[in-house]
Amino acid sequence: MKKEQVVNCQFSAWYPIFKKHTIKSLILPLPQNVIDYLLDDGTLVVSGSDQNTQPRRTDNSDSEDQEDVQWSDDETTTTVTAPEFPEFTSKVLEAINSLGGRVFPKLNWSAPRDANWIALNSSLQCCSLADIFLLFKSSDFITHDLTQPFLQCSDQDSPDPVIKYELVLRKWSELIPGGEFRCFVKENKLIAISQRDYTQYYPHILTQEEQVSQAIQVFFSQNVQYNFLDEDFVFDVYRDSQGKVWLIDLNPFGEVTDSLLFTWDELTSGGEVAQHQQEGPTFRFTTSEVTVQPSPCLSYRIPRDFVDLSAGEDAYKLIDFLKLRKTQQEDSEEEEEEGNAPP
Ligand SMILES: Nc1ncnc2c1ncn2[C@@H]1O[C@H](COP(=O)(O)OP(=O)(O)OP(=O)(O)O)[C@@H](O)[C@H]1O
Ligand SMILES: [Mg+2]
Repeated sequence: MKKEQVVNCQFSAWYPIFKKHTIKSLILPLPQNVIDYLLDDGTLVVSGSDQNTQPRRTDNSDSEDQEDVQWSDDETTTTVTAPEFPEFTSKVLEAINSLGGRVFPKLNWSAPRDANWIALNSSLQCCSLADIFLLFKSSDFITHDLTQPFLQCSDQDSPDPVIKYELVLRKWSELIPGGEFRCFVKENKLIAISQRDYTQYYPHILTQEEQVSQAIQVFFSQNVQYNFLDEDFVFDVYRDSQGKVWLIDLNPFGEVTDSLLFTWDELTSGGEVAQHQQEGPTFRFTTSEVTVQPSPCLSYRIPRDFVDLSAGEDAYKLIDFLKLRKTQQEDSEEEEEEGNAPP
């Protein structure tokens, strides 16, 4: 996979070509100060200026109000205030409103799929810039886009192309995971199709195998083939309940893209899958409950208890947790007094 292929798969590169066949979206250039904020580990505070609902920390170092919570005993700690981006905030709000009030956010390539657990609704649905910032700042996928978009490219010696970072806002659409498929195109031929959410068994795919494969092949030959900037690429589609196929995303043909029920070796070697067959692409999907696997993004999560504690959803847990700490402390003090503490 070459750097050029990654460049071609940026949202703003493919969206104008396939606009008619995909979900309505708006692209906003990401100002440098917003990029800096997203990359700054120290500032977890999310600006709530579009809602004015977020609590702010203020500098109380020379204030007499000693009742304020002391967040850190490090006296050199500087004030942490939510950065404000008034102009960008109003552009984003305007864009969200024109898309119906609820959006699915992305950067040039990635959505923060690994961070959905942190949102109160456990979803990527956003209604404000604060919602978007919370997801973006919690996502390794977003950091990857910002810091190492060409990580797995084979032409590492060539200079990195200049990237203009963009915030992509897509109209929120309730997609049923069983209708999503990933399609692999090599030399402008559709060689393979995989169920996208391969961790689940969807009986309708098994019963409609032929219709699904046919619908995707027709969509490809009528709307996608020879229209993209590259001859090798991966595109994601959604087949809705009426059988209509929609384009969801374009991805580079290479290891950065999850090959789902195939291996990259199968897709690139001269083997059966990689050779376009007369009878059409190889279609793989999960055929029974037995093969159901845990969701791939689970490993990005932290224990639910921690989320509840931090989100303050379950105050009793926090109280129990503090009591437990106190009991443990008392126990260890007792042990020390008895002189039988382990070394
Ligand atoms: N507009 C939308 N509204 C609601 N959900 C969406 C929308 N667009 C995409 N999704 C859901 O989010 C998932 C991920 O979207 P998308 O493919 O754009 O992210 P990605 O970061 O490019 O993923 P990948 O890393 O697998 O390429 C989709 O499979 C779909 O289930
Ligand atoms: Mg993608």
